[in-house]
Amino acid sequence: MLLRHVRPHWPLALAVAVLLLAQTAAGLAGPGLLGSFVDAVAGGAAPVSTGSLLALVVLGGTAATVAAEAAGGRLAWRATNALREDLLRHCLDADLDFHARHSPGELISRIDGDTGKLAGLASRLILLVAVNALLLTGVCAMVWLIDWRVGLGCALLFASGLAMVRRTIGAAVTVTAEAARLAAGIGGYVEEHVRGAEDVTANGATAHVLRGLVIRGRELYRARRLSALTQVRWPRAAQHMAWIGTVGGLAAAVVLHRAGAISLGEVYAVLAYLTLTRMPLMIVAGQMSQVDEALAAIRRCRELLAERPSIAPGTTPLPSGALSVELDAVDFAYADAPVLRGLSLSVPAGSTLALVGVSGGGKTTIARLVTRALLPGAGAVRLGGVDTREAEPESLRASIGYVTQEVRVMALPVRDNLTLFDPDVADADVVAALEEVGLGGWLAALPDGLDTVLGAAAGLSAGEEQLLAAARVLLRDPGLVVLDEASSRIAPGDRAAVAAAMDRLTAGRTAIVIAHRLDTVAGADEVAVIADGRVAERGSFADLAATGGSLLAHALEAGR
Ligand SMILES: Nc1ncnc2c1ncn2[C@@H]1O[C@H](COP(=O)(O)OP(=O)(O)OP(=O)(O)O)[C@@H](O)[C@H]1O
Repeated sequence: MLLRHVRPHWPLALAVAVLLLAQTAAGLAGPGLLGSFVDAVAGGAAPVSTGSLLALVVLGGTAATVAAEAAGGRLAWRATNALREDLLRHCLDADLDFHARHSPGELISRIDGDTGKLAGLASRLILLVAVNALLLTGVCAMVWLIDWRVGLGCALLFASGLAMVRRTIGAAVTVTAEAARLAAGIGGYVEEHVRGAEDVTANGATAHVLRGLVIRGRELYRARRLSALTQVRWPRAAQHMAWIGTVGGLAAAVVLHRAGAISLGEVYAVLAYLTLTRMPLMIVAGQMSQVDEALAAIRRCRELLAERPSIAPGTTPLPSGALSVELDAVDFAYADAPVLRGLSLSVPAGSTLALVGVSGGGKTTIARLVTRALLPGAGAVRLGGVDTREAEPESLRASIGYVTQEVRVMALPVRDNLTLFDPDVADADVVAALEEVGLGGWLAALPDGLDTVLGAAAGLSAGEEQLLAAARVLLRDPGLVVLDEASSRIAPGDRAAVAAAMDRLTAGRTAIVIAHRLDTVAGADEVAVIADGRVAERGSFADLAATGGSLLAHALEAGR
């Protein structure tokens, strides 16, 4: 996965590879030169040139190490940034099911936490794995050149070491990934309850929330302890192995020297090569926990990216202008809980349909089906004659404006909150949209006009938030608007302004308005009462209200 993000930076990756090779070559040349130096001294010669070459090799090796670390760090940073971008795009494009499975806190921990860990560790990981693999292979080759029997012993020892490392890492990564999952879960839990702090404290649920945190903290502690225990096994085994290798190799070299098979210098070189392998083994062992964390982070990122949306993108663009909407014998269920049963409903292009009905009746579900956040289990939803299963996502986004009850206002300038970063929208259009929804006076009172950062200098009431959302939709000028009225949250004094803005928003477009208060639906062309997953009644507001025994007349009576 990381390799895919490294590929675009291949010149830098190539530089890192060359530097690693130089670093390893310098490391491998050292003991050989040292052996020749010893043999030359033992033979009574003055080994000036060997000594100078040795010094040059050591200096070159150090320079290559520093340069490889710097270049490796930069490469890892670029690759993990690209990965972070991929993860965020994946989450933004994901469907409702995905967001039901993952809380925002968990996703933050994965997009930022896991990639952050990788940015810091990936370079070290690449260097550790690459340098040590090269070094151990090189040591076997060099010792083999001195004497094949000692070389064979080395190769067997390293091969069994490698098998052991693979097993230990496999086990450690699984438990470390589980610990990271639990930590992300705590992130999600805290985020959810901090966001709902007002409700939590108002309902006296603080102690309950804290207890939940303690229970999750305990689970995380157990997982982290298991992960730490798994990690310590490898350093111990590595230490033992390094010592067995050094002592065994030295003993074999001494025996071979006594038998006249190798020189004293070669005995020294074998010892130096084996000592050379102890260092990387110790370093890898010392950084094992971080290596595990990096591998666990990679595994978690891969799992997240592997989650495919349950709604595949279609390819048919929607027609422009006001769109007709048709729900044709639609069945829909969340998991195994049926919500809509054979529901049929049509809204002619340019007209407004108000949906009313008891809470939980399925109105929001209809809105999600129309905006293609969901697909029907059976039947079809058609927009401008195009089945939403076939609809192309870009044209869907351009053709539909959806105002939900909870408007997301970002801590950004008013302009960005309105244009959503589209640089082609002129300031004059933003101001015109705000004036059209009745926020002209509000804008004029802001200290920095369109540059005022919302949330800091300007807080918004629920009514103003809805007006802002209406202005956002006006700027995009879609052919269909779906409004989930937040009338219950809007202060009575703001209701008239919001109703006027919504009227302006629906004029000339097709509109589906989910109305939570019956006094807001009188202006709609038609009203549909949703009950039991079906359309229980449908007609003009005046007709339904005047029909004795109708659900609407009954609800109006009860509301008086
Ligand atoms: N994401 C979801 N997962 C599972 N069940 C859901 C989900 N969203 C809604 N439901 C259930 O589906 C049913 C219909 O919900 P829906 O929100 O569509 O009703 P509604 O008429 O819009 O209600 P309200 O007026 O309270 O907003 C309810 O029983 C609700 O609990």
